[in-house]
Amino acid sequence: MTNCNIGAALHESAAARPDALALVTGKNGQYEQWTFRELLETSCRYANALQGQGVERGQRVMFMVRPSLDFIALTFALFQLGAVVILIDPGMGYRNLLRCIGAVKPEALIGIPAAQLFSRLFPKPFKTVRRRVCVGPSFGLGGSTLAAACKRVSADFSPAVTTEDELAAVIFTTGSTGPPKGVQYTHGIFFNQLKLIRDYYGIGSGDIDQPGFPLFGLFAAALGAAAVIPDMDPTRPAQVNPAKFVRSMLDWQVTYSFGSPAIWNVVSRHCIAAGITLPVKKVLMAGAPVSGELISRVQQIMPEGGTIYTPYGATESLPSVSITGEEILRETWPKTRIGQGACVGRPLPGMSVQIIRPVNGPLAEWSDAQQLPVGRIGEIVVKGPVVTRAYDGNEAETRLAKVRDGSGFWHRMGDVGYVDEQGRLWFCGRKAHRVLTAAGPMHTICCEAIFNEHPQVLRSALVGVGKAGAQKPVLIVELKEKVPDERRLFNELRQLAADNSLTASIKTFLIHPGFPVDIRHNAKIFREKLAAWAEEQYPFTPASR
Ligand SMILES: Nc1ncnc2c1ncn2[C@@H]1O[C@H](COP(=O)(O)OP(=O)(O)OP(=O)(O)O)[C@@H](O)[C@H]1O
Repeated sequence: MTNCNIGAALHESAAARPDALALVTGKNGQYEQWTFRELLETSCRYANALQGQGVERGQRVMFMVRPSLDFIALTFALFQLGAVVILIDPGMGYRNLLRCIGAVKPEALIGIPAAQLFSRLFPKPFKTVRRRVCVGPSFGLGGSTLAAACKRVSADFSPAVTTEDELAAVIFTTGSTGPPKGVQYTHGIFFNQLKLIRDYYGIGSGDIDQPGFPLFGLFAAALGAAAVIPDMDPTRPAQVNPAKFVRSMLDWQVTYSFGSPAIWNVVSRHCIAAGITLPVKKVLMAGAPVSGELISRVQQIMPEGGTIYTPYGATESLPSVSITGEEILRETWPKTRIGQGACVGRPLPGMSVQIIRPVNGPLAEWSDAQQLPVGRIGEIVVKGPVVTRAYDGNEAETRLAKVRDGSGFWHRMGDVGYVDEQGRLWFCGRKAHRVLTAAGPMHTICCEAIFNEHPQVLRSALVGVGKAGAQKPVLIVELKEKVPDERRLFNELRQLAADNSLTASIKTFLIHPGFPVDIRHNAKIFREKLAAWAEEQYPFTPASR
């Protein structure tokens, strides 16, 4: 039997190609690099050191370390031990951060000095912590340092033989429709994700990854690919310094990269202006709809034969559905532009997608769900080997999101969309973002597309004001640059609305100076915040009405 512990995958990568490049970090062209043998030895040393500090199988470990050698080696050390790694985006804001930490009841804290200090300043959610290991100088705050714990430990470690259902990690959702939720990742889920990424996207040994999301650096090592950690703040992808991002890609001849569309927006503009073609053969972008315009820009900076993918999924189920940029440009983007939604492609092998009639409360059994035919918009549900079973310590959210089906279950994505006659899924927006008018629901992605066609509009957001079921739609635009004549713009937007049956009922338009977006991707529009902002604008000015 193979050990499905993701920590065992690093042993396999090191056994297959011990001297191959595994990891690169660095700044401004000054790099440090490690082979698979070195990465494995570091990870095993850390596993022994952590064990010496009392970290053990099943223990919940709050892990707060920036993307680096230590991030990768320690995460693998924890997987090898069979401990449960708690991963939280530090940029999610204090209140959410403290709430999420308290909810997972961490028993150990492994973190950089800033994280240890944070836990002393806000001790309440950390009250369950019994062990601390400081990654860096501890200044008396963080228990033992990792360096001290590593003295005289062996570089051999046998990874725990874990079962498929054994908890490996808790990873938080982005929190774009409410507080972030902790998703339980079992070793089996990671194992199946690796298999899908390897087989479907053809990623493996010999590849060089530059991960835009830190977690994907782990997948690279487990797949036998090298990871080049970009010199960027992962909590601010839209602020990536494109020159640095591009430099390491060129220096290491990176072959694939998975990141938010916000990164690729900045990087593609930079490369086009500088006349740079990147070596990447595969670019994966996800987290929010990707425009045809961005796809063609990224295509321009890739070599002949390169492929863009825009996988669709969620923290609870990744990847679920996929399409290439080529198919989007050739076939689906013209339909997106006229309000038919964003095509996200076909289910990956082993994954199933269904559309059901939207329901507000829980759906206990699959027989309670009403499946909708081809072309009808409803709730998107998915089933398959990468779909997670539960939220951590949150039975109520689990009940709302999972539907039992025999021995399996479906996950409700919290999105709305439809399946076309070719079996492709079209994303029409978040379920919670639907504008519920007296005449029926209006879908954000479909309606906004009509206004995104306006040459002065950077992006738009449809929100509802008033009570659900009697909401009034309000269309908010963010402009590429300030316009001299707002009245004229409003007239043009009104005309666009009137010309399309989807949007004819929209009578109110507002200009917002800069949309609030999520911290992980900097691409998901926080429509809840915009809806509250729109409410505050009452009574609307005559120009916007
Ligand atoms: N390729 C894609 N195209 C369009 N939207 C996408 C794509 N990939 C992901 N998404 C959106 O991202 C969502 C998943 O995001 P994630 O798991 O990061 O957290 P979240 O759902 O935003 O957070 P929360 O559940 O806390 O509100 C999907 O449900 C979908 O709305």
